[in-house]
Amino acid sequence: MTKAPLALTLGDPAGIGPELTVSAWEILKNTEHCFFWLGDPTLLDGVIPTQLISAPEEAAGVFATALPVLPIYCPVTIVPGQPTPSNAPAVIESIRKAVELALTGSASGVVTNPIAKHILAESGFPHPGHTEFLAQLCSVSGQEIMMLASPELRVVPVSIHVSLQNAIHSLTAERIITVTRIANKALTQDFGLKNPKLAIAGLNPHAGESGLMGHEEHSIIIPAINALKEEGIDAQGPYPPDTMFAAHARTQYDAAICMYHDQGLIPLKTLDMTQGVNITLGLPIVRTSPDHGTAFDIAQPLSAPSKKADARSLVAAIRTASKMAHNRKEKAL
Ligand SMILES: NC(=O)C1=CN([C@@H]2O[C@H](COP(=O)(O)OP(=O)(O)OC[C@H]3O[C@@H](n4cnc5c(N)ncnc54)[C@H](O)[C@@H]3O)[C@@H](O)[C@H]2O)C=CC1
Ligand SMILES: NCC(=O)COP(=O)(O)O
Repeated sequence: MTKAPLALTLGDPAGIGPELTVSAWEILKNTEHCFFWLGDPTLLDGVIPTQLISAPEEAAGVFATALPVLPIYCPVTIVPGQPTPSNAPAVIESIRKAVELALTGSASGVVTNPIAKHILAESGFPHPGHTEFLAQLCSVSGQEIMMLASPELRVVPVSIHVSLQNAIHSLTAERIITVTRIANKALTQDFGLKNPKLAIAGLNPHAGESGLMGHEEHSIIIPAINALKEEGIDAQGPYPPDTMFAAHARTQYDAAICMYHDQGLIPLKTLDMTQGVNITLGLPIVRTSPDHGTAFDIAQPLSAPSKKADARSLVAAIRTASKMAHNRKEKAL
């Protein structure tokens, strides 16, 4: 039986999503990584061949010669680089529909183009990002975990889109244990690793320096590591955050569990902003996205003579989703 296609969302239509979508189709059209776009076909007029479809099952038959498009029309004319909350209904509907298709099995996973969180917020969208919205759509709010993976490094932040102050206040041993368990399961199930090695970061400088520079390592992080070890999970640490991402240190673990968003995302994006993939764990569906944002500063009309947006991260996101869907299907058989 052939695998269902992946659903690629619209993202913010005034960002680089449309250009990335075109590039990704051009790169992948002759591969097994079939996807369809839930977006506005008028954006792509005269740029690449497109084929309107009414159901995902029609995608595989046309993918090699045209980008399959399940149409979702934007209410307002799109000006590259000038996002507007007026197009938020189309952006949101694209995500909602993609999740619905993945939950029913018509799509093998969801790959999201970047959205601008503040533009959606202006339209009344109540979620800080895709991750939280996807969890709600899948009825698993609170279980969503963000992993960013690149060839150099995998990072899993314990908290996601919250202020640094809230991230510290909300840090608990229970949360570290939950996040690490989900990461451990995903590395085994989705990435085929046996007994993944998980490096747990400290929170404070020098991982607290024996309590001299903070107490959270002793009161929260070490108890969590001990509990994880008792469950048989290979969790080590807490490691000083300033050295654990150095080249020699990175060879010692499969993923770093980070105490807040930027502790993990700064090293990951600094090492490689072209091939990183954002993966939402803890959902019943596969979801990936590029690790970068909407890049409004380089968004341009698709008629421009040369492309500015680097599509490698989106292509990596599609390949990763395809592989994860394959691995989950194999495990289910
Ligand atoms: N998964 C998602 O939907 C994400 C969305 N965002 C959103 O994106 C918006 C803009 O965020 P920024 O912090 O400016 O980050 P950004 O990643 O959009 O841009 C940062 C810099 O990198 C460049 N850049 C990013 N992707 C590129 C690509 N594929 N090719 C060439 N250059 C690229 C941009 O031109 C810019 O100079 C925000 O509203 C944020 O919420 C940010 C990260 C992820
Ligand atoms: N920093 C990663 C990011 O903002 C992506 O968030 P999401 O939209 O995937 O939840």
